[in-house]
Amino acid sequence: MAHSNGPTTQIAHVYRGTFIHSTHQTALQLLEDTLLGVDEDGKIAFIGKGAELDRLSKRFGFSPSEVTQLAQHEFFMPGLVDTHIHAPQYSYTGTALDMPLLQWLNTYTFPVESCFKDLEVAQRVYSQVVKRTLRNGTTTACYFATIHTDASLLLGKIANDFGQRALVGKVCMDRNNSVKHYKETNQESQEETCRFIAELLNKKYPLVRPVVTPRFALSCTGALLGQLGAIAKNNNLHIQSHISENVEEIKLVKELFPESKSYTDVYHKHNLLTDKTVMAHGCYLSDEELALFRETGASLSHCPNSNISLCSGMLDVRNVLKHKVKLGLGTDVAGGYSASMLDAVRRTLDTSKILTIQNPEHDTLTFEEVFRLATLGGSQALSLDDQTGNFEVGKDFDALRVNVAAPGGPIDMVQCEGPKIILEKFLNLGDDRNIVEVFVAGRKVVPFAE
Ligand SMILES: O=c1[nH]c(=O)c2nc[nH]c2[nH]1
Ligand SMILES: [Zn+2]
Repeated sequence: MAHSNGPTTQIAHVYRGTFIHSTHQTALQLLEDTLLGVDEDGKIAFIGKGAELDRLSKRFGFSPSEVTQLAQHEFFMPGLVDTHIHAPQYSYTGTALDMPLLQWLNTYTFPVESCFKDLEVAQRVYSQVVKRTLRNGTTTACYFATIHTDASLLLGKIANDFGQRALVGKVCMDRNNSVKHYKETNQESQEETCRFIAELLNKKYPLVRPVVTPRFALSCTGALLGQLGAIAKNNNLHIQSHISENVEEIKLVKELFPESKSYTDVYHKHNLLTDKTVMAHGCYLSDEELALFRETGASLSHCPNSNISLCSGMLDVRNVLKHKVKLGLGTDVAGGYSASMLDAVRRTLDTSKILTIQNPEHDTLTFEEVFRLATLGGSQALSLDDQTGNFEVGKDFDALRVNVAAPGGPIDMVQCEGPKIILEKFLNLGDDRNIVEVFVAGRKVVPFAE
């Protein structure tokens, strides 16, 4: 059956083969011998059965000879959504994982981030991180930059130039007792946030949006948190921050904000929990706090590599899902050492299995559920699910063309397998060698244009 709203624009591409994605009802939907048409605006114009080729070609005005046929070991899946990544920290990813969070921030992170005042450093590292994540199938990324407005604007430009869908945040921090040169005054933070938002919106990049970014409660005064909540509200913007990642952090938040009932309440009091908010980690949130997330529509970004690498804690994703809180996955580079969302999928499964080892009653996540979290779940967590996250008519075509048997790749196909096994192999064993093409809003962004 074909679905369509009528051919309002020209069909630019039609693909035929296996499509694998998630829906609200089912974590894994396998669409074999399927036709998918993309219009000139990069939106999915129709999805139908291969046998309907003649009818669809007449209805949508394309020639059957123009259809791109996938090979036997190939499939399309939705692009991966990284709901939490620190672009400047890509410069030391894979190192410096020998300390807990607060010491790690003071020793490695703040000194490195302070160098991004230099636009040449920013140009180099931001190009690397956008290219690396795109090659690994991240079609949407929610970035933290640094406190520097012009470098943060540059990150937006680079994402736009390479064609990645991105939320970009200029980091706000008017409190930093350990690395004194890496902080703003309250006034600077407010004014520069407003300048960042205005200038980024003014560029009219179609896929790049600003996100209001208080670093976390310990880096901000209550006054700044409140001002940022108001700025987000007045401009109807996304918000991102960190919450409840590490035990020492939570203890200090209690001391700094004694009037608040909980860490979640600190953000709630300052109007920072909205249905466009994404908070990273949340390892130690109480059921009451999760209920507040659910009520406000705020979401969580699960960052398992970082949680383990910095010995922060383990998020019980099953409990978050039980509370009907929206949840996506994040790499959290460089607390997480891998920029690949495939790693985030694997570490999510590992963490869930460790929770089962600790408590055999724990209902382990399945690979199908984690696949959904990495795609549709991420798009919901970022409130972008009207545009991306799965294959639905009217959404943008954000997709990975995967070849599990790519020559020189990491997977040996011993026998002919069905699509579910092929997906499982890719999620567990695959890498960028298997991601032969990446599309964002219909445009082929990998391989990179010359
Ligand atoms: O994993 C993290 N990375 C960071 O950069 C950060 N800042 C505050 N809290 C943080 N947690
Ligand atoms: Zn983070």
